[in-house]
Amino acid sequence: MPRPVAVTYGDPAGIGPDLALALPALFPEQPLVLIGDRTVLEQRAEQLGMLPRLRDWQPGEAVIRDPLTPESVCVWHTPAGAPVTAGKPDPATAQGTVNMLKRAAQGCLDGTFSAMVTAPVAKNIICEGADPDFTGHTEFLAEQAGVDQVVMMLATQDLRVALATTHLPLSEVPEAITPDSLIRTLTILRDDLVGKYRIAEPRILVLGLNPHAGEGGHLGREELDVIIPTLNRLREQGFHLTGPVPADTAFQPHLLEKHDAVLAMYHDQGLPVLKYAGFGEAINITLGLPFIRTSVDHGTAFELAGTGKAKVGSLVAATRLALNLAAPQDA
Ligand SMILES: NC(=O)c1ccc[n+]([C@@H]2O[C@H](COP(=O)([O-])OP(=O)(O)OC[C@H]3O[C@@H](n4cnc5c(N)ncnc54)[C@H](O)[C@@H]3O)[C@@H](O)[C@H]2O)c1
Ligand SMILES: N[C@H](C(=O)O)[C@H](O)COP(=O)(O)O
Repeated sequence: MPRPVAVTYGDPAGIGPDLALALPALFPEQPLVLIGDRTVLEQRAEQLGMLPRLRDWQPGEAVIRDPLTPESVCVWHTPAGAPVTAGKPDPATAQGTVNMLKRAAQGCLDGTFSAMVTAPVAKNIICEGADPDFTGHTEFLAEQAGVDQVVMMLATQDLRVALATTHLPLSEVPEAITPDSLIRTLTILRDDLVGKYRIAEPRILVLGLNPHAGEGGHLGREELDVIIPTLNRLREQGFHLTGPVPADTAFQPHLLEKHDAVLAMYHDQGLPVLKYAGFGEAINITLGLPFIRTSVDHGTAFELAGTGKAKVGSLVAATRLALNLAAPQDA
């Protein structure tokens, strides 16, 4: 069997454990390993009326999937650190959640895992209980891997939206968009569209930062001073870039059909459109990491944890993508 794909269930009080428990039966022959607290999984399964068969697993051991019991799955027990109640997040579990992410990331880096798939964490709970500087998986995994910059991209079947900045207060966005950061972002995006998505010459639609892409400098100068000169430098190096275009009219079929991805300047410029188009079925992928990491398009939805109402579509799409991207390396 090829190397396993690690699945982290995220915040133990959120919907992540519910979704992680549903996953094995949907991928009965794939080498999945859940990383998390075995007791949390057992209690949530009981709450949901499921009968999981959890096998304790450690790195180095074979990953057993039994087609006769597709719901059975290997679990790398990683203590939550405190008792868990569905729907009631607790900072006392934050360090356990960080440990789970570290195990998955280090396992990807040392070759134990071929990829990692993450269910949602609550950033504020990790800030309060473990790491006040935690801003998201994306930045945490970049740090674990020792890389300066990565790119967050969310995608539906028809639309890919990457971000020039990720989890940053809006007031800090303009100063974070520099020629250097834009060059690194567009290089990672172009290279991963080639390498991971097999698009030979990716065409990228770049949004402006200001209303109407700055209106010739009358509504902000970042386009004139930073974005346009940087895009021109990259065009000279062979990048296929359009823009900067006004963000409000960029998401139109006649533009999207001519491009392979959109680069938005900040989180809430690009993601509301993407989530309007495909919330619940889209994926999140971290580009520029030395390993494959995919994730869901939604958060912890604490109000749905343990109710059976959480939809698994995005985690299924994220898992499918991770398996597809990992497969060539393990073939
Ligand atoms: N990948 C991640 O780790 C990730 C992603 C987004 C948000 N978050 C975190 O999640 C927390 C809550 O964020 P939020 O409330 O903005 O977003 P949310 O996605 O948790 O919830 C938004 C709405 O969508 C619904 N929803 C979410 N997932 C669903 C699912 N699988 N099935 C059915 N309905 C679903 C919720 O009930 C809610 O109405 C925050 O702490 C945020 O940091 C984490
Ligand atoms: N920005 C993501 C979203 O809105 O879906 C989300 O917060 C997850 O980010 P990480 O994968 O970095 O945790």
